[in-house]
Amino acid sequence: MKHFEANFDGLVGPTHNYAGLSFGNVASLSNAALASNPKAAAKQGLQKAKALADMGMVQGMLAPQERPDLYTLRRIGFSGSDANVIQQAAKEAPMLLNACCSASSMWTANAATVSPSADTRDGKLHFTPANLVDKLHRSIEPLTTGRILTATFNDPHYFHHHSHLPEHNSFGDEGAANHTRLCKEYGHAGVELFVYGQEATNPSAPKPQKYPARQTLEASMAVARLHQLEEDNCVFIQQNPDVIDQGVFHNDVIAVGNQNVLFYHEQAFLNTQHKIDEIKRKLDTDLYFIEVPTAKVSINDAVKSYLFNTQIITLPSGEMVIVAPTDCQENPAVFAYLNELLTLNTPIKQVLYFDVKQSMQNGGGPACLRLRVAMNDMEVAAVNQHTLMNEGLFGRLNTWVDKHYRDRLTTQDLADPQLIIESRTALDELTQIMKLGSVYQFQR
Ligand SMILES: N=C(N)NCCC[C@H](NC(=O)CCC(=O)O)C(=O)O
Repeated sequence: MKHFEANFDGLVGPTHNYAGLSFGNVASLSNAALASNPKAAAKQGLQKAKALADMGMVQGMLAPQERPDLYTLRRIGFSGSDANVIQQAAKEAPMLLNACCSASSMWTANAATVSPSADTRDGKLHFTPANLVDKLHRSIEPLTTGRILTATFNDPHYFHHHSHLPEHNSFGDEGAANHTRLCKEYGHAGVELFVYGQEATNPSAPKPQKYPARQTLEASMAVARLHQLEEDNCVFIQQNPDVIDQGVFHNDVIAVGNQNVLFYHEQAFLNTQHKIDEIKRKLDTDLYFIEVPTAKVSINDAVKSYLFNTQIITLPSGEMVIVAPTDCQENPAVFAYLNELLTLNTPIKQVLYFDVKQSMQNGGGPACLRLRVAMNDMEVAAVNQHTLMNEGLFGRLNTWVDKHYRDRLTTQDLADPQLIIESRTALDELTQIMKLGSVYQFQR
């Protein structure tokens, strides 16, 4: 049996915009009110996904969500025709309209936590959609995320889908952005690292003072239980609260792992050495802990460039490659570090740069845009094949984007009722292209 780590990238939705919705996410706040280009955003994402498929990686796409979310707007009291709902909300509560128009489901690292079948007691691949309760605009994602995941990984013989965790701060869950798996080979049982920002039920435990800690230990432990993981295969690590307060709102902004490599900033975690010892005890293989010192890359440079929001992938040749945003090339300290990294005699042999600036301006780098799913060849064959990237899907999705997406969108434009029609027309066609069935509320 062959084993792969597939990446499922989020297709950027037609309402991609900059509304400054994510307190604690520096890029989101500082680019608020900039005009976005949804067409370019979707194309940048497709380019990256296609490039990985061309390198021989298993690459899939996850459909975006229906936005504007009129159901939430109606639930909070806006009424009348669809156009009335939008216009009333724009007038009386523009920030709520903005929240209901975000294309944030594109960051599929936050879609769910995934445990491969090699790790789970029932031998199935487990998915738990993230509840994303910390941010209003993201808290409206999980139900549809569950539907899209089920339509993509649609064989219950192989895939076990859970409901998202209770919608309360005690269970704040941001999915795979706070989860990394280390292993010898993808098909071998690994160690799953769950990184949390705070303990909800222990008021004396450390936590950030300025920005929210979106992930709780309680949520991480619940996911580990649901996914039927053994205690010996899990390590729970607290993120350093000081770096959360400097804009590291998810662990994948400060650390990334792949197979036997953990690449992280010196200040990423609490009790780092103790946790590294626990990982070594639980995973018997040659491990590379690549710790980046503050003296070489400051937290500020890491947050600006997204050095750690890179994908570390293993090519079919066995060589590891870092997929980085072009912003890493533009930051002198980070670029120098990446060039040095290639000389350090680690499994990482190459850095490839991709322009994903439309996403970066909202705080989403290459790693935010993808959900990792380690699978064997039978599981890959059980995936909805119309979601897998190849020449055909790449062509169809580019044509679809050209036909339906605007090339400029401001927050003022979100009040345009025409956007509902454009978005639904596009998504209805997309469900046919990707053979997803009726995953959207407007289709049910
Ligand atoms: N690190 C990972 N895995 N994901 C990045 C998510 C970025 C997202 N930005 C936003 O939601 C901004 C939307 C706006 O401001 O319009 C967030 O903060 O949740």
